[in-house]
Amino acid sequence: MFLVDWFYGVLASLGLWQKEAKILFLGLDNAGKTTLLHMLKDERLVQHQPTQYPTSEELSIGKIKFKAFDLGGHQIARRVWKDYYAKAYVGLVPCLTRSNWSWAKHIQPLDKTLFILYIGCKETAIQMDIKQSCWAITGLCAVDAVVYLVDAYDKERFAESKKELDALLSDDALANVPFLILGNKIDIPYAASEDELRYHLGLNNFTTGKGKVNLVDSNVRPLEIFMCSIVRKMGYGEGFKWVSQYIK
Ligand SMILES: Nc1nc2c(ncn2[C@@H]2O[C@H](COP(=O)(O)OP(=O)(O)OP(=O)(O)O)[C@@H](O)[C@H]2O)c(=O)[nH]1
Ligand SMILES: [Mg+2]
Repeated sequence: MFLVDWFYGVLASLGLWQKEAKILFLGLDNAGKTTLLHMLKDERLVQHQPTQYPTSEELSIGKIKFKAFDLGGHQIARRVWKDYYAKAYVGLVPCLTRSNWSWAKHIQPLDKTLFILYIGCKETAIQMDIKQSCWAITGLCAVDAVVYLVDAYDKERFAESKKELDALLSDDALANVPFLILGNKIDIPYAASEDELRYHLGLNNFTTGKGKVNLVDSNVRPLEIFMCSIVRKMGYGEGFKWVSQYIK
């Protein structure tokens, strides 16, 4: 019971209570993604090896669901980022065609004649099959938010970090997904300031404002920078609170 209360408290304080959020932790290697995940999970500071394989923490207690995906940041790991945010497709198909849908990742029977289909990253195949089927298939965005970490001390890698961030921001599959940019490691002297980071990431005209900013009718993607130090447990809480207002 103590655990439940404690965990409820952590999520509630981050504004994520009762939200079924799927959140991706992205950013270059060494930015602090795994450190953050474990700090959120059990408030412990653990020294980690560089992440080789994507990991996820699905935390579900009572009504609370919060799934965080920690994808490694090194060059090879970056290639799989897209697999985690490509649109998932959900639709109903007649069971007779089931054999044609072998590429579907997961088919869940609804009743004897209908199935619900869950697919990721198979846009081309879906479009081909749609022609033979009168059933509507809709694309759903696979993630609710991206937390993009940048090592604010490692100024030499800002350009590399910007390049990866730009690729994410211009990807259609993430078109309306809120981005929380965390400038981490501000406990180290001479780490970049928020203004410096905003400038180097080319976000001067793209941040949408802290606090409560209603963007519902504006078609503008919520995006903000929050500076933090995960080891000092500071800064990221404000960021999560900010992003939670945009998670439906
Ligand atoms: N000074 C300082 N170091 C930090 C902070 N957060 C993380 N680190 C250190 O940064 C290093 C990398 O942290 P990780 O969490 O493993 O980084 P990562 O983003 O998961 O890296 P990959 O798994 O390689 O993608 C570790 O040595 C952490 O202890 C922080 O707030 N301040
Ligand atoms: Mg890691």
